[in-house]
Amino acid sequence: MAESAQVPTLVYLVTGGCGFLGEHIVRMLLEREPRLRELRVFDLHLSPWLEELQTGPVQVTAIQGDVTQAHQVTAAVAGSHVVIHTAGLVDVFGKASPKTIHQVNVQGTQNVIEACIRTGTQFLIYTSSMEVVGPNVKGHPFYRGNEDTPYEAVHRHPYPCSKALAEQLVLEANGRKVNGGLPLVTCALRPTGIYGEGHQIMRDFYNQGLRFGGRLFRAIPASVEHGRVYVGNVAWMHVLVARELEQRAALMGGQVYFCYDKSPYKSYEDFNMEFLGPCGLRLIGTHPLLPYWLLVLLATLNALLQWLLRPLVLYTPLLNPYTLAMANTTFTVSTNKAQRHFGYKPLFSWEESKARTILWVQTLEGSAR
Ligand SMILES: NC(=O)C1=CN([C@@H]2O[C@H](COP(=O)(O)OP(=O)(O)OC[C@H]3O[C@@H](n4cnc5c(N)ncnc54)[C@H](O)[C@@H]3O)[C@@H](O)[C@H]2O)C=CC1
Ligand SMILES: C[C@H](CCCC(C)(C)O)[C@H]1CC[C@H]2[C@@H]3[C@H](O)CC4=CC(=O)CC[C@]4(C)[C@H]3CC[C@]12C
Repeated sequence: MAESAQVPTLVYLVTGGCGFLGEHIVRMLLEREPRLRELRVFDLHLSPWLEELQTGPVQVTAIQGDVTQAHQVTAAVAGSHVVIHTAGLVDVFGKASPKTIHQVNVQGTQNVIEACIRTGTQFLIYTSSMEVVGPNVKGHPFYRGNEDTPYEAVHRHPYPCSKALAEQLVLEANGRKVNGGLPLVTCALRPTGIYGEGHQIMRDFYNQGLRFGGRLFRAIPASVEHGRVYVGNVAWMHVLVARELEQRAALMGGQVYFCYDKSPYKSYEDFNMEFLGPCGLRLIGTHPLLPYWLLVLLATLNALLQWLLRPLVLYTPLLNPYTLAMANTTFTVSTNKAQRHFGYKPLFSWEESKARTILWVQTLEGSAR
């Protein structure tokens, strides 16, 4: 990568740059990558906030496009030094068909890889997911695991299957020759459950709580721990990897890194209450209010209803067999691989991450504060 202390020279492309995580990556790059000359933001749907970024020193180029369309991807990648591929279809509720999820997450990623090869772009960072590891279909716990912890990663749901396949494509592409003869350098970041400003599922829980008169009802035992990470720290890890990948290609190329920070290990519901509690919601019950077998029955009924109603209406409740299994299985990471390989330290402390997320929840419609 050409580098100069004075003149910014680098061109970055962020796919999915208008999504929840993508927006944080875009803003973080503009704040913390002084070598940036142009930032290309590629997304199926462009957001209005991109307009306000056009006034700074970096040229921000908004590109409306679809990762499943190879020619659109190639045109966007051509001339960029680094690609951060964050675009993806995040669907565990049955909103999209398995085929569409595969097309976007797997074929889309293949298109990004081939575009790098064809156009001579050497550095590719892929936003993978903890879901490529687990929880698996057997509900085995993964307790404080790291990138080398043995775990039977077996999935059936289209989303984790697609993320696992896409990650494999990215890692296998490391070392392939790009146009011009240099080797492609790739790596994959695996966030656990991301939270923070803009998190749609947090918004859904908040609205659900408001509908029930400020109450949420405990469904999962408090002892089931679920890994979470603040969106600002996930974005920061992407920025750091992009910065360090050239110098440390031999060490980082073809590697996977969990995205982690100092967010506390808690159950999914107790963790959400760290933000929803200060915004006026209460979690009712110290133990689950319904027995687990009944939740399984309700989740199965929801899946059946979704299937029956599909010709008429899209029924996509939060509770289905997959989300129940996810929420009910301990999955936490404890690692320092990113710190050892490229000096990652969380940019935001837990206290800051929490304060920022609470401030955001307070701006949501219906908030009493
Ligand atoms: N939200 C989470 O907890 C986690 C997310 N991830 C991964 O992080 C990435 C970003 O996820 P989020 O920001 O949460 O999702 P999001 O849905 O907010 O963002 C995804 C973005 O990709 C764009 N996109 C979707 N299909 C596209 C297509 N065909 N062509 C171009 N753009 C397309 C969407 O318009 C959206 O802006 C995804 O790859 C996801 O798998 C990984 C771990 C956890
Ligand atoms: C929606 C689930 C919680 C509902 C529990 C209920 C119905 C009993 O109240 C969420 C529990 C775990 C979440 C997933 C997890 O954080 C890991 C993820 C990683 C990703 O790459 C995408 C998002 C997600 C699948 C996330 C989705 C919501 C949960 C299933």
